Amino acid sequence: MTTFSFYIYIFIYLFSHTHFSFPFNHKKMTISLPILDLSKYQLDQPDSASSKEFLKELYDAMSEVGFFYICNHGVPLELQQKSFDSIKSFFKLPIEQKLEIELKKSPHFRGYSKLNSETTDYKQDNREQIDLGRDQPTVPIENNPTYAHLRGPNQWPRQIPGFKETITELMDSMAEIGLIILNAMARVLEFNQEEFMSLFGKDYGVRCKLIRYPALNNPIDKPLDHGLGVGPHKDTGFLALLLQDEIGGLQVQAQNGQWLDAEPIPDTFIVNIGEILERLTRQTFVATTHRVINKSLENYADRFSIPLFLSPSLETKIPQIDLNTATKRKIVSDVKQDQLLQDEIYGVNELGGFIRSHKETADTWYYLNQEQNQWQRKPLITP
Ligand SMILES: O=C(O)CCC(=O)C(=O)O
Ligand SMILES: [Fe+2]
Repeated sequence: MTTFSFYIYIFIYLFSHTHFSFPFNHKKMTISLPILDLSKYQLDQPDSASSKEFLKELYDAMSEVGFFYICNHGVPLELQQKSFDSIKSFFKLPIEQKLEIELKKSPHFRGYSKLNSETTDYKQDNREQIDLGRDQPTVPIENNPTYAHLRGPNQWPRQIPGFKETITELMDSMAEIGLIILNAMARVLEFNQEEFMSLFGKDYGVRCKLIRYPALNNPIDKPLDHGLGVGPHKDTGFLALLLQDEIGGLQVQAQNGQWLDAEPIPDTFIVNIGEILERLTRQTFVATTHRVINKSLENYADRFSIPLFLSPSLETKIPQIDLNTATKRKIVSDVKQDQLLQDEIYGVNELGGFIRSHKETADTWYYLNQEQNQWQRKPLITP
């Protein structure tokens, strides 16, 4: 999409939806995903009428599908558009150039994964992507838990001017919004603010993906027939924030197991709950299962999206807190048990997730110590 057509799209959208009844699903007449106005929440005045209204809406959104939109978030449209332009330019590069920053080169699981090289729910995903995180120094192999190697530097493409700056600015802005929502969630859940936020000390985790989903009828990329851009899964972290373009394809599994379309709404972010919040609240709030389907579209229009994942520091032992304000939810999910949170320590889960998804990278840098049933770093081979 060019910048011009992006604005035309927003213009047409706003004129065709006089109020935000979207994404009410007319075909299936099912639950709609709520839209929350983030500007109502005043961080410094959490007891104001406006903040309270936001918190009530947030509680409802978290208790229902656990997936919602936020509008009036403060991230400029220009930055959103510039970010999409940058990632589109990257994915257009010849494959040899994209592979210069291949994920396999990074023990920190940062970099480019080519189409179909990632696995979710035992299937190859129909997407290509760049994985990023906070740019951090590497840690020595000795005397560090294996998951500590998830920290490290990013691999940035050299070909697209301003790529790193634009994407870093977007990631920072999204993380900032994520932290505001986190703060609001802590209030909603009546957690001790300090205790809750201490899970997110200065070393909290930020991970991000820049993704391209080729159309199902794309004659060049020919996605696999199962038609899943990414298979059913729950996000491992605490919450995810997603910027998606106008194509659509993201689907959310409702409490009754039915799949709902999370239709694109211009200038909004989608927020969803991850597994940490599920464990922390003993399943009072459930991480929502979701997937992306590749659509068959005229002109083989590809879909682009940018999810950002916020999580506690890798070392955090995830506590379990009893909430007396809500009841446990029944969980209907297509995700298999062995694909879910397995360990009390957050980093073990995040590492496990990357290892399941990226076998080649995992085998390059890690091995399974059978005796200890633990993944460990292979020693570095010096030439
Ligand atoms: O691209 C999307 O819309 C969602 C991606 C996603 O769920 C993920 O990468 O965890
Ligand atoms: Fe996800």
